[in-house]
Amino acid sequence: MSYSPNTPRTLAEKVWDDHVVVRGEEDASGNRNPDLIYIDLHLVHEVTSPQAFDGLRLADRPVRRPDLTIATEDHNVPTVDIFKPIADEVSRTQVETLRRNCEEFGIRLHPMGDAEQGIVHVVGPQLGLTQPGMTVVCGDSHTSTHGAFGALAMGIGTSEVEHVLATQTLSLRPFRTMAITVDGELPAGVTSKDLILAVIAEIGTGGGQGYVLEYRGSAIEKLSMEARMTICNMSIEAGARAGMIAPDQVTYEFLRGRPNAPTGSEWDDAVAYWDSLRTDAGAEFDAEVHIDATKLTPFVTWGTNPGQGLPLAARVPDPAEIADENAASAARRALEYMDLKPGMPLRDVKVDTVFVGSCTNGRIEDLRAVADVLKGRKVADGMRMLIVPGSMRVRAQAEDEGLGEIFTAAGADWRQAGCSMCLGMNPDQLTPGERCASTSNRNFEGRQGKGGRTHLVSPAVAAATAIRGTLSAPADLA
Ligand SMILES: CC(C)[C@H](C(=O)O)[C@@H](O)C(=O)O
Ligand code: SF4
Repeated sequence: MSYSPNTPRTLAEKVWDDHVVVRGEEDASGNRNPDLIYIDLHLVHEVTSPQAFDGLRLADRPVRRPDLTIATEDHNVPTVDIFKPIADEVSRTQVETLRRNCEEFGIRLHPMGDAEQGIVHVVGPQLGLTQPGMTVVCGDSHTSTHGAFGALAMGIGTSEVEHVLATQTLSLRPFRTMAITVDGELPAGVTSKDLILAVIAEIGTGGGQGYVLEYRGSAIEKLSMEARMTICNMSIEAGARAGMIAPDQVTYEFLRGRPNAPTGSEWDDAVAYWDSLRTDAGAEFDAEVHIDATKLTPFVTWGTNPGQGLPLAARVPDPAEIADENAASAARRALEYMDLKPGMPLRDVKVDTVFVGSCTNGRIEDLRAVADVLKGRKVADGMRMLIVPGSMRVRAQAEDEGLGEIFTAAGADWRQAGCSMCLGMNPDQLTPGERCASTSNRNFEGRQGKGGRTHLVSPAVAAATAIRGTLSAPADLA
């Protein structure tokens, strides 16, 4: 990446440059040492923070900027009885530890039962805390979500969480930049989830390694903030450090009036700065990928990593026809775990459970898309459908809009906010062999419960699947 403000720079380089506290020196062999970067927003949840706070306590240090730090409870939250104490001891201990730590170190916390509680990556944007040009970190890989605002947002490990708590800075190695340009109009019924699944299938789960991805092009510009967040959220599933989208009017309209957004002349100054963050004409990316949006269709995964995906209209792939030996053996293993036979139409795959939620697709627009499909219909016999809002505010809005009623009338289970079935850290889990169409972001073995089988899908596909009982798009419904 470049360091001269006079040469054309990418969005990511501009945000980085504006946050360098100490520039890393070059060592004798020409390798650059990490830069020390200032952090504007530190999000905290109960899973990756306990040891970080322990470290501070041992060193007798305070949190440097409690005002730039905010915590919420999400991973361990039971999505029924959210107003009661957690029954599971491990989960309860994690949540209680977070509460004690926030109290002791003076950090704002949104606990279970609070109107602003929810998944950390839903809460930040909804409160207007996530803003263009910021550096945002959290001890959580899907922090990349916040890049949708033109923020440089990265997941960090627990020792880095401690470093940020103590100093509000982070030592970071420079990254490479990749442009993912998506031009043309997405066909009707094709969503940003389909787009990002197609991107990951194209570049692979390691394709983004070492890069910050910038999604650009006419298809991206037309997307809502919710849709942009879905895309940036899954950048990490391509192995990337972060994903970003340049801020524009859509971003500003989303932010305007939110509790922590600037107001008055500060808003105007902020917009002027945010406008300057776009990648300069002539800036060079280290890598470029082009996607034709007009060719995309609803996309589903058939395997056990997010890159093992295909159009819904395709058939389960035959490992014997995959040229690359590593990919072929990964496919064989995945098909065995998923209990799928090569050549079977993906539309015939029978599903037991549908999960709508997570920081990928648990926002209001996702719930509206699901309600559009469920309205006036019933979920298939024997089908279990969980609809879990990403935050309590999303839930309240969905209730106001009458979506909750539609969900319940269709036979779905309409829950309180949390990570829920996205991962097996709370009571919402798959049983061994159970097959799930899920709007979340990871389909790893056992991710949603031991032995559970996950197909990643968009909210629209999830809803249609709940009605038909097999992997389906809304267009398949009579
Ligand atoms: C528990 C947490 C550390 C983890 C992450 O980093 O992403 C989780 O949120 C996930 O999605 O797997
Ligand atoms: S919803 Fe899933 S991906 Fe997002 S933070 Fe929670 S566990 Fe991680």
